[in-house]
Amino acid sequence: QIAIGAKKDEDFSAWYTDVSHFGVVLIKADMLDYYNVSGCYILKPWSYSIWEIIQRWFDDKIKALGVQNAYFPMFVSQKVLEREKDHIEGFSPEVAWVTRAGQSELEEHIAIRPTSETAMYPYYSKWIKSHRDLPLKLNQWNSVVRWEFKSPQPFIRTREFLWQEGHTAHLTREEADKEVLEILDLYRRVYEELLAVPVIPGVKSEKEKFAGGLYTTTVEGFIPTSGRGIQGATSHCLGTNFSNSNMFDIFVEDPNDPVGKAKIYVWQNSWGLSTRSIGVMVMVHGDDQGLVLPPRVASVQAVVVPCGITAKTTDEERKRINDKCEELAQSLRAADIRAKADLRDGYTPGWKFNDWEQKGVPLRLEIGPQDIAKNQTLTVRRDTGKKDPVSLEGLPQTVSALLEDIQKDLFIRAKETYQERVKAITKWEDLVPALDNKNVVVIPWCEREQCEDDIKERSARAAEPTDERAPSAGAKSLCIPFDQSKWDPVEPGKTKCVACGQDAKRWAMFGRSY
Ligand SMILES: O=C(C[C@H]1NCCC[C@H]1O)Cn1cnc2c(c1=O)CCCC2
Ligand SMILES: [Mg+2]
Repeated sequence: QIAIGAKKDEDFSAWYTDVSHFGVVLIKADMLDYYNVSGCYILKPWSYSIWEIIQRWFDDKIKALGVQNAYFPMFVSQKVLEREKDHIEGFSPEVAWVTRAGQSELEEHIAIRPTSETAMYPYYSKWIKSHRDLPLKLNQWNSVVRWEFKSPQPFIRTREFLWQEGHTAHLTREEADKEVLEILDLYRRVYEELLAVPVIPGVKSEKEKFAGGLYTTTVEGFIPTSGRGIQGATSHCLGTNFSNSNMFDIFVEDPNDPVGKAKIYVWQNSWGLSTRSIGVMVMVHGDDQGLVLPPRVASVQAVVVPCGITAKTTDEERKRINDKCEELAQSLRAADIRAKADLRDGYTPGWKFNDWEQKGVPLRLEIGPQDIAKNQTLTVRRDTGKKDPVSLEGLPQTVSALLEDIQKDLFIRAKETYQERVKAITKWEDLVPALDNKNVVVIPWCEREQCEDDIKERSARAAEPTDERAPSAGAKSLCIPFDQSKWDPVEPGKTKCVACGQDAKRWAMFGRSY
């Protein structure tokens, strides 16, 4: 096999990102091209089609929950953006500004939205007057700009990215709490059911939550090759932090107090999933041959390649084989399988095999004269390389079943790896070695922010002169998993925090991360 010029386990950054190698999985799979503004990338059809599949699935689901799509301007005025210091505090270096149009300076600088809370909520205040206007549930499919300074990585960390951002307003906390978890489970399903990527749902620590919110729930992914955790998507309850009278003043009259007209400030949620999810899928499933696409998000699920055609093959024989390939592809498409016959002239079957393997197409069907004679085709799985001759009788059903097996096996394999790499740690001295062995850890934790800072500091890999390995960042808290049942229960007042010895509250996941 013609490898892509970088081995995943040997040089992950070259495999995934490093433009100088150009042997990179994203280029070889024709997913993107680099762009002449740093931190920005062109999403070519091979990756954009993945986003479209995610979009279609998620959009259907939120519409079933009564969410409507809308569109707000990408420009946010300075006074509105900086309405509340602690919402914007710590973020402001990332905000990109429009300061000039043509030759004329703008009086007031205008921000490009880094997220849309402050663009939307003045209008939530204007539109929401009575409890009958609730719940208000709007979503945007758009792009946002964050001028990140950490090194950019395609899909994972880019200065502009596509996402959806949902913003809802509710009369009661109960209704808001319920929706936060409903959306989070849709995010879990996008990862696990579409992208075949396992994630761990949980709640963020006070330090890691969205500063302007009340609490943040998250689905946390894991990249085995780097041993780093990655935030997959977040669903926040904002409480009344954005609706209160100092902020956007979004209230209704208490329906149970028609006379007193007590003000009820609305309970808000906001939730987002971005094209980062595509990068996570590439990193989790890709191999040294390149991209490996889960069938659910593959724009081509099965590629039919004619074989046995040589320079000596007569024109009518070549036509007979090509027609058979096209006929098979059509029969698969008729059964809603995204199939394509690769009838390109001037390329050998081997070249075509390599090309579609680099693009991650889940299944290949090889058809030569002997196969036609035996009314069969040779199926080749991209995930395992397994080859099986199958009858052309009932081919659509056979291929559908194969694609479901591939989808399931990709997920199971990734889930088993993730589970192996989550180490339950009860002694501090075992923590850093576990991280150095490309694991994330779960520990009984006190949940104090000071302790979190200490863990980050104490778990950075020492940059000792003797330590030839690159220094690495310390562990951040990734989430407090909702499912605590996998580990010995924390006994209040008895179980101690692994890092500081104070009373532990729950098991928390920590890890080096993106
Ligand atoms: O964006 C959010 C919260 C929320 N925004 C809407 C979608 C869900 C969720 O991400 C947090 N956040 C992250 N990053 C930034 C900001 C910010 O509010 C504001 C300024 C620039 C950078
Ligand atoms: Mg950020």
